[in-house]
Amino acid sequence: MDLKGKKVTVHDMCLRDGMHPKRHQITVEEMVTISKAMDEAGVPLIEVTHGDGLGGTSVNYGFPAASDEEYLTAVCKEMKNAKVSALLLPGIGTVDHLKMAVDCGISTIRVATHCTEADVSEQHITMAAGIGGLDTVGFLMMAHMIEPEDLLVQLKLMEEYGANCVYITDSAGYMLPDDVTARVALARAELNPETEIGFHGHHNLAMGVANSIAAVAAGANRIDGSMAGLGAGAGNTPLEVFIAVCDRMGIQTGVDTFKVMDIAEDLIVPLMDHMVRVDRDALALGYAGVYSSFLLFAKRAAEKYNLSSRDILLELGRRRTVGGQEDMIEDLALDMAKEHGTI
Ligand SMILES: C[C@H](O)CC(=O)C(=O)O
Ligand SMILES: [Mn+2]
Repeated sequence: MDLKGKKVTVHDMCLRDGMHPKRHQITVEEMVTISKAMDEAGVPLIEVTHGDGLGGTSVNYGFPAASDEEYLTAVCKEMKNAKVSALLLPGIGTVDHLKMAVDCGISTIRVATHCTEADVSEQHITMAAGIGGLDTVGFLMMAHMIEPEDLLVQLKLMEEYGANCVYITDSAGYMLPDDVTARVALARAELNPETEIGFHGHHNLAMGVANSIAAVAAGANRIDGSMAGLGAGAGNTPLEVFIAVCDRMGIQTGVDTFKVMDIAEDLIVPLMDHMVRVDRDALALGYAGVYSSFLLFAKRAAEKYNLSSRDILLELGRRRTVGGQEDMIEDLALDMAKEHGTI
């Protein structure tokens, strides 16, 4: 595979997706220290918000250490070259959150929906695209759940609303490289040539780097990852590893490989409350195609009702649950506990 000379924009997720394994408790000071180090290493784009995006602060999704406004204000003003993005899930985040994030200094907004529900992004994408100079991205989650042709229809909707970049998001870390190739290659062939294509991976089957390279080979030019993989489930594509592989392959990221290795090792690993790795439950997420953010919810429910967290995750996969159904996890555990006589 000759990808020499190809340019890829990497986008770091540890200060947003990494909020999930941290139960949204990364402090403003930690965000500033880490984002300054990434800026210095040449990381071009850094995402900052509650793990579930703008407005995620709630009983359902968890209360963070600081507000999105505090995080964004503190990080944006320290950046010399790096740009800051925010994630927004319509229904959780509102247009007022979007305006607030723009006022704080973000340059990218990523509007995320389940892969079959691009139509709910219309208002937010249209509004964002109307704000001069705002990089507007559509982000389709759980993209393994539908066929490439059906995903294309949804990606086209986001493009029509005004997104200048659209993402294929493997929220469950379920995809294998051929799944990524099929989706990205079809999107690249059918979307407007000027529309950028991104891939967001999770490492639950340890495929994050291989899948991201497959995405680049098929035509993606933005790749998400996070330092030391800090992210939901077994984490995101470990960005320092992806950057080292790109170096070896001659793919240009503009990022200093040794500096990101140091950030991962010296700043991110010590920040972890538990090792973010492919443990039994994270592997079950990838194996069964379950939303990675469900991991800690399932572990908590398993402990409360004396069940196996893997059994809960496998059942969530059988029921084809999707992001936003976090409150079903406890209901399901309660039913399972009654059935198994553990309560
Ligand atoms: C809100 C989710 O954490 C978004 C995401 O990163 C994914 O679907 O993956
Ligand atoms: Mn994610």
